Amino acid sequence: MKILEVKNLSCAFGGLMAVSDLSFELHKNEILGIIGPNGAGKTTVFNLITGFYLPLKGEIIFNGKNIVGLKPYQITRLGIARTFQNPRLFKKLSVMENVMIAMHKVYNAHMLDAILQNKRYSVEESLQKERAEEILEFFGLYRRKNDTAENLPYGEQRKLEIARALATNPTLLLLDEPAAGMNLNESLELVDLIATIRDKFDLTVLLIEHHMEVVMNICKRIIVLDFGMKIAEGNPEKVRNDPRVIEAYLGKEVKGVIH
Ligand SMILES: Nc1ncnc2c1ncn2[C@@H]1O[C@H](COP(=O)(O)OP(=O)(O)OP(=O)(O)O)[C@@H](O)[C@H]1O
Repeated sequence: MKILEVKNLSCAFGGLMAVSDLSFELHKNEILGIIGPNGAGKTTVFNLITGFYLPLKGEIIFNGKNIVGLKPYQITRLGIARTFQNPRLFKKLSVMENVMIAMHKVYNAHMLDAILQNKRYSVEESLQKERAEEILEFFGLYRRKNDTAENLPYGEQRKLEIARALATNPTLLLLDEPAAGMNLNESLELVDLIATIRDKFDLTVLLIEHHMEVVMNICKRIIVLDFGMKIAEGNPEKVRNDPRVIEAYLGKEVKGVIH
């Protein structure tokens, strides 16, 4: 079943085509990888899907509805969550507060309930707290729930970033280089975690990643971008041996990274 369909998507900055006539599909519970050299347009695709950027042309169909033109908060409420290349945490707040704030993006109680602190508000608040604790437990961060986010080791900050995205109750999760800055062992541990959250939370995942071990391990299908265009698509083996992909990478400093 198709959950996301990107059709002929283009986005330009001045004269630069950051994304050019891009089409791809994402099926329910799939983990699809997006790779490509620096500046290939990967993050721009995320910014387009999540409503941070408006495309020049094209459609983004999520669960049968074209979401182009919707605001980021509306897209979050439809069930798309994302992480950023550099974790965007509230560094001075606690781990728990970070997750609770993310939950308020999809809050059901009205502002008035919050001001009045009425029953609906307190029921909602305690349900959210329970769910936040469950998510933190799952990420091994429960014991850290009262720590300030900036005091977490880097790998745990990255996990908290994913936990915050999950707190909005998504069906589609966009992960932008979740293993950036991690060593190989940490990256492989993250691969397991991503596969587990996909199963536990019934998610579909779109994953941008520079660590080839991560992508090749976890994604059955990968699309490759170069200069905003899709130059290859297929399983890891096919992509790894595609001459256009090899050439795209050989031109850059990441020589040999795909093998
Ligand atoms: N807001 C913006 N204004 C101007 N140019 C932009 C903007 N966002 C992205 N670009 C340009 O669009 C191109 C694609 O950038 P993008 O960040 O999507 O690439 P990327 O594949 O995610 O790269 P990286 O792997 O380095 O993160 C780059 O040339 C970038 O400089």
